[in-house]
Amino acid sequence: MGILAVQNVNKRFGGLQALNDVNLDVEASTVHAIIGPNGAGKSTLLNCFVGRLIPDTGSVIFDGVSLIGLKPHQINQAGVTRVFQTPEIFGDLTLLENVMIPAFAKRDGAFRPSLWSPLQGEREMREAAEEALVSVGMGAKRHEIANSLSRGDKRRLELAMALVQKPKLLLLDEPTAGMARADTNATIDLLKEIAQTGVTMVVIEHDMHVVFSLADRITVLAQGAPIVEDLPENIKGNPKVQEAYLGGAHL
Ligand SMILES: Nc1ncnc2c1ncn2[C@@H]1O[C@H](COP(=O)(O)OP(=O)(O)OP(=O)(O)O)[C@@H](O)[C@H]1O
Repeated sequence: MGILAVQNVNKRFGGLQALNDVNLDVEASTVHAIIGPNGAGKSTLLNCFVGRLIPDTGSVIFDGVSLIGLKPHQINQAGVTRVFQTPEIFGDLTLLENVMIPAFAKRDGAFRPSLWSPLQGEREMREAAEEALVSVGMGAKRHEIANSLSRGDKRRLELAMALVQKPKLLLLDEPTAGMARADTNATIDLLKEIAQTGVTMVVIEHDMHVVFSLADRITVLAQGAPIVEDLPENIKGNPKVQEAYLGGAHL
């Protein structure tokens, strides 16, 4: 069994079966991509990993812990960190302050600044935040205001905000969406470096250049169900995959 084991997960929205008996096994220290046409259920599945949605049936076990029924912050504290498609940053704060917030949130389960007492362990968190910023190449910008960053740099900042939590499982929702090619390639290199540190990653991505550059294994979802799971080199020519993409995105 992998570090993330998903068994018989179903999720229905009214009359729509968004996830239809999904099984998925993600090996530790690998990059596992989930691809599929629009509306296939990729984001719904990811939401079931982080406590945003509760599956109607089935189990999600991470590192031996059942995630079903846990609150998002409990899942986060278990070692699962999600990076969103659109940066969720605090525009008026500096980069350093932005990165310190998820560091405290991971430790405390929430970020509750107190007016009366200095934040416990602030120096430690500051150092961790600086380290995370350096790891994404933004150490020199740590005192800049987040709103002043380019779109590509905002995505980088979000990665630093994820890395400061030292996740065991990093969930990435279209990490290069809307990026110019140069930023995309820089992000691929950065994610490869992060993968080499042993962090397990699950990546949802439409850009096949990104998928084939990063993934050790690929699961293809179509209409809520996994139709193929294989090594990247076996995915492109697979007729089932070609069929799933007909009329939609292309490989
Ligand atoms: N909260 C919701 N309520 C009702 N229907 C939903 C909800 N969330 C998702 N859906 C529907 O479930 C299906 C799967 O959506 P989901 O966003 O998971 O697909 P996706 O594979 O991530 O698509 P995309 O690649 O376009 O982001 C879609 O038909 C979507 O409209």
